[in-house]
Amino acid sequence: MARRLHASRTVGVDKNVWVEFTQLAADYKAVNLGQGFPDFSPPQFVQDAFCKAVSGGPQMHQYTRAFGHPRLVKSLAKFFSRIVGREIDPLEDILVTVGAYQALFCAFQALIDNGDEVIIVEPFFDCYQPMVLMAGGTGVYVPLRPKEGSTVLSSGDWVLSAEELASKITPRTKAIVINTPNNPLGKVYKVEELQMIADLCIKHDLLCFSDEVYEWLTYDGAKHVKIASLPGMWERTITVGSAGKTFSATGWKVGWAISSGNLIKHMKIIHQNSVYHCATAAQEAVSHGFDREYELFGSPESYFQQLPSMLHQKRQKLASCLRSAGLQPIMPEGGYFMITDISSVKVDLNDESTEDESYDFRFVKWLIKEKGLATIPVSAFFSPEHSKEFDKYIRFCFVKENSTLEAAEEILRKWSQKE
Ligand SMILES: Cc1ncc(COP(=O)(O)O)c(CNOCC(=O)O)c1O
Repeated sequence: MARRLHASRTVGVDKNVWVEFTQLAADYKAVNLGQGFPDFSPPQFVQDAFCKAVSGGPQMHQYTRAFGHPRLVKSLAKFFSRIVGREIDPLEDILVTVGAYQALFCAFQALIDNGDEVIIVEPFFDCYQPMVLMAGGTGVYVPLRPKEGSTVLSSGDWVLSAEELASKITPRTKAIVINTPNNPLGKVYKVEELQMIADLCIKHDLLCFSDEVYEWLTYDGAKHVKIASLPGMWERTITVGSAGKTFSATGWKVGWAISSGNLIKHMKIIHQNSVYHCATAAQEAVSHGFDREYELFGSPESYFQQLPSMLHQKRQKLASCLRSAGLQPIMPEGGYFMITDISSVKVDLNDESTEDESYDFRFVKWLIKEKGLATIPVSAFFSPEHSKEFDKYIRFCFVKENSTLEAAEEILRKWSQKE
């Protein structure tokens, strides 16, 4: 065919760090602390709910309500109404999606138009950039930066400059995208930081896309605050969640967007004309999961208490392993990733095939090929404009069995002994 095959919207959005590094980790049979998925099963109560659903008769194997299985939207509305302190309408204010990915896709496709500018706070979950481009928008990037002059030990030491953020707002700005707890940094935005963002959204009449898939995973007293719960923000915020991250079931691909029905109604149009709906049985199981957590909320039996407490130990384990290898981790306040500065590490990255790539990409490929340990380069979470400034960090994932973390520890120990 003489004509160009691909649509122009696919130009410039072809690379995907997950496809590239997951394949490389598999090719080299590396210990995988790269992509963010648990190497253990979801809790028994949601597994049992899934098994019950699939043996629960024909209706669980057939289509359900397009915008969300009735039982699930009711469970989500009941659960999150108590969190945000307002009545959430299960049929108007919630869209159930194929993972948080699709909630994000529907938000960008439904609410960002050609020529709109979208401010993305960096580091950011990489799909935001291509999703903005495919919606016809222009990404405008504002990085979180390590605090000047202080020893940067925690993700809380990476801050967003109110002046820099305000300076990027123009009459074409339509939305600000934040992710808290942040991937890859682990920053949990403080209420004062969220209030600063909210003030700008209200002043300039902007939308806020708030990716909160790690909402239950916070440590050392860090508190997750939903920006949608701040005054004046409910009607302009899309809050995105994930059953994959909530119940350690990333393969089920159930996610959601919660917002005023005035915004959700536009996202429903994209959803019904693309994937139409998500797996019925998985939605049924997630609904039972939220009903259980509603009853147990705040108690020691709650999975939303047990998972962060298990991960807190893994976080400490990984940090001490990195320190003993001479690395300096940035302690995450939330999520299940930890980034570490590699600028002090002396290695001979003598791989010609990667010589035109950024330092962290080259380092990660060397670590996989030469040491059999998979991580993710952090500059993948920055725009081309800022990636050079942040190409001396790599990301480790610690939502892994202790045996996996110990295998990584062994590799790092041997390596540091040879240095
Ligand atoms: C911030 C954020 N939003 C959204 C998502 C996607 O969520 P879901 O799996 O529910 O589509 C993810 C999943 N990330 O997993 C890849 C990795 O970082 O290693 C995520 O981190």
